[in-house]
Amino acid sequence: MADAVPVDLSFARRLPKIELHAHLTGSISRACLHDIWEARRQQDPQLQLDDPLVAIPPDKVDYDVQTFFPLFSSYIYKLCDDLPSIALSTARVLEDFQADGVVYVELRTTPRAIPSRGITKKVYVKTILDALREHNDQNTNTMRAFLILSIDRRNTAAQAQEVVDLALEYRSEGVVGVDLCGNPAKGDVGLYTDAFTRVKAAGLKITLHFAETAESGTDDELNTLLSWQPDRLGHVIHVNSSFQEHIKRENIGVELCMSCNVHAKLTTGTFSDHHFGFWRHTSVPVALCTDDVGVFCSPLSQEYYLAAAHFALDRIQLTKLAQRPIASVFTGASERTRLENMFKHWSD
Ligand SMILES: CNc1ncnc2c1ncn2[C@@H]1O[C@H](COP(=O)(O)O)[C@@H](O)[C@H]1O
Repeated sequence: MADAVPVDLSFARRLPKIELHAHLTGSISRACLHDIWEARRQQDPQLQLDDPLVAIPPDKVDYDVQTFFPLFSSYIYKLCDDLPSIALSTARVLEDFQADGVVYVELRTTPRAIPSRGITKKVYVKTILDALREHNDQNTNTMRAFLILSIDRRNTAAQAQEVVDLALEYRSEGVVGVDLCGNPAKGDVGLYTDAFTRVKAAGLKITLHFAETAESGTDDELNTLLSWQPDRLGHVIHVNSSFQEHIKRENIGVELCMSCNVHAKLTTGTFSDHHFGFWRHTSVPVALCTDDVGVFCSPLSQEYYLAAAHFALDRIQLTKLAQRPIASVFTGASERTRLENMFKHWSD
């Protein structure tokens, strides 16, 4: 492995990678959505939904805060609203990560009830955990998958507690933490203090979408979020130096999603202006992540390639970067050791 050899996409694909911030429904490829649509249309020729290849054009990645969130509520959730679609899309998302050289993934999803199909939030979570177990049980799969349950900023305090109930009920089956996600323009995060206090007290891990927009980056909101003692923070865009210092002091892991941030215009400028350029020089665990590869169409290998291309990283530096998330995985010692050994024995 010579550092003089520049990083190319094929090296970035071979590199073992750890994915810590991937929303399940946002990670479904357009090809998979199309297959689901075909199957649904065969069952019901009157299906009132456009072909995903028309509704979400293959080259379109410029979804911003206004257009991104409705994509789920007005389209993808309607298409994937039965158990076969949820199971198939989960399996395909896992296959896609595995094929991209990902060796560890913590997928996250918001428990969804679909009363018209008799699907409760519990059934939804169990269906996904079954797909994860099936993946993990295959010896030929080098990637191990775990689940984080998300509280959405539109949830009530009672709905947030329901997510915590599910996380606790299924912690022995692969649920490793609880997330706060959703449209940063919505909601009052103070509603969830009791829910996240319970998560912490139970010893489950916490990750939070943090300062994604200026609106959700007020001192008040960030102080509330930090009071829950999160283990990791996602995006971390609109943070002033005092919050940066707090994150460094507490050694909180940061999940950075470059393509999402650039395409959705959450950050200004382009890739080389991304705050990865700041965090990479700190000692906190940094994880490059895809966020929603189905929407922004940049697999994790490409995120590593973009980091190398825009921040002049050679192969040795990129390999070191790929190991930084190990310190902030939510699964504990045995997975950490597996990942450390994997890198120890990896040579290109
Ligand atoms: C731009 N970055 C983001 N910021 C905040 N929330 C996001 C997100 N990307 C995705 N989600 C959240 O994840 C849900 C889809 O996956 P699940 O149905 O949970 O699997 C979206 O509805 C949104 O609430």
